[in-house]
Amino acid sequence: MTYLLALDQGTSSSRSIVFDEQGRSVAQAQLELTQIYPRPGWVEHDPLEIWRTQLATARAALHQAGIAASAVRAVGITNQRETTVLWNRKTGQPVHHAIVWQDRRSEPACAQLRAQGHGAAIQARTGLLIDAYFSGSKLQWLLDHVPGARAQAERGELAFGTVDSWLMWNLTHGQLHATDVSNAARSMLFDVHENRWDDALLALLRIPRSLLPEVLPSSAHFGDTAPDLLGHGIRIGGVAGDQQSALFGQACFGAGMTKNTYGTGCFMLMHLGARFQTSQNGLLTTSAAQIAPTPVAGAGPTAPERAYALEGSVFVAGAVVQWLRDGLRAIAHSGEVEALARSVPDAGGVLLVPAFTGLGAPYWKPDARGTITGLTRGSTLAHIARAALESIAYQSAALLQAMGRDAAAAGAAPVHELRVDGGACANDLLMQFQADLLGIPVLRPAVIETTALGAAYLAGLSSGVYRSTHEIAQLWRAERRFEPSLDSARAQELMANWERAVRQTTA
Ligand SMILES: Nc1ncnc2c1ncn2[C@@H]1O[C@H](COP(=O)(O)OP(=O)(O)O)[C@@H](O)[C@H]1O
Ligand SMILES: O=P(O)(O)OC[C@H](O)CO
Repeated sequence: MTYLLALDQGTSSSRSIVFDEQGRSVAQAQLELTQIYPRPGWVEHDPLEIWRTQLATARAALHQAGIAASAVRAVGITNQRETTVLWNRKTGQPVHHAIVWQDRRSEPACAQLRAQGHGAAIQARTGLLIDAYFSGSKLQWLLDHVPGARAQAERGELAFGTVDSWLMWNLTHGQLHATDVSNAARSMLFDVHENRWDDALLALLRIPRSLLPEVLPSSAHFGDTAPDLLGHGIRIGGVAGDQQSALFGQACFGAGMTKNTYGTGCFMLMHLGARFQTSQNGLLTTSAAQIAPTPVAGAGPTAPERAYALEGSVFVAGAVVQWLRDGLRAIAHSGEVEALARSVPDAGGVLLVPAFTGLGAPYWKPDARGTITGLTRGSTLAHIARAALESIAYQSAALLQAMGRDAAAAGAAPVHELRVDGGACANDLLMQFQADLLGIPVLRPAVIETTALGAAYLAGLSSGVYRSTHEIAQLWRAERRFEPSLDSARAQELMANWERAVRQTTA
């Protein structure tokens, strides 16, 4: 039997999963990661803890699987994206904590870039809207604020990387400084058309080129793990940012195929195929995982096939269930929300907009705050719980509608199904309501660890376990299919009520 090992380094935990070649999970291990909040709006991780926990879970997963490292054909890495690490090339020590993707400290620098009118050019080159979310302005902040960092960087003594690069550096004892296109695409420093770092953007943000990792396709032979770490040198065969990895793990390979991950927030990605398109509806364009085409004898080396996706995120999704639990104390565990919500036939006209931290795509209302509307004397906690669950589906439906408008503008066909994953997709009531609102089937796969699975597939492709994405698509199985059961006029009416409630979140 051939195995693949996926390292999934997420915001809240480090996890490792051993998959067999059929894409079935054989063993997994997970360790929580400390969240560091030095000031309001700042979020950091300790890079040494990231590495330590990731290595420990990889060893534990191999141990649990009862297999030798030599039985693992390749390692795939997937990671929280944008989180920025800067370290010393000689000592391997980070010069500062990692600045996490949620951290807003570089917003003033971004506001300046916007005011200087760089928005349109940056969007055309990188697919991104200028924001502190991306790693470019975080790296600029580190160079400007860590004493001596800029001088050291200019002498070529430092290395920058997102978490994938940091893990590869450590997995190879400092022999490998690399990343993949899907991670590079989240830096606001990368030309996603040419697949290379953009000199003009590097100059604009004053980033020395010597800091940057080499960029490879997402499925490639990146290097080999140092033999002492896992008991055997294993090929690192695949790397992708976690959302693009989930898109891959969901076997969304063609234009229009779409997945939504229901975690703390939601991340929805729609594959665009090889065609780059900027959004007119407040969405991001990002590089999807890219693989080299099947080599043709005598044709020489081939460039990876371009692959792009539209992306939108909902800031508060599963987090609204946590608020019901911790804020309202309506439930003791997240999983109990479904029974509470089912205890009433519908939300009884209650609408809850969880704009706790403003609203993201497609609304972009940073000043919005949460509202509950439609309360009557008969409203109960159960109606509020149901409205909270429904808010996850409404926000996701608004995202998909925005993607649909972009797709239609490009002459593409409407999305015909939605593939789902993430912790909250276990909620049948939520998934059914999602299908009802969207008017298309919602498909929950047999393996919901799609993020890790995507990395395993990427590693398997470059190491000969799979010959093509077609073969991988054959492995995808739905565990449950939620068919829409609401007539479309009623669904439209519900969406119109929702949009009215969204308008009430700001004066
Ligand atoms: N049965 C459920 N119904 C609704 N939400 C749930 C359910 N189970 C878990 N959640 C929510 O899902 C989120 C956890 O999902 P997960 O994919 O682990 O998130 P993340 O990767 O963002 O940490 C939490 O916000 C939790 O409240
Ligand atoms: O680690 P997650 O699952 O919260 O994902 C984080 C995203 O990659 C941020 O862009």
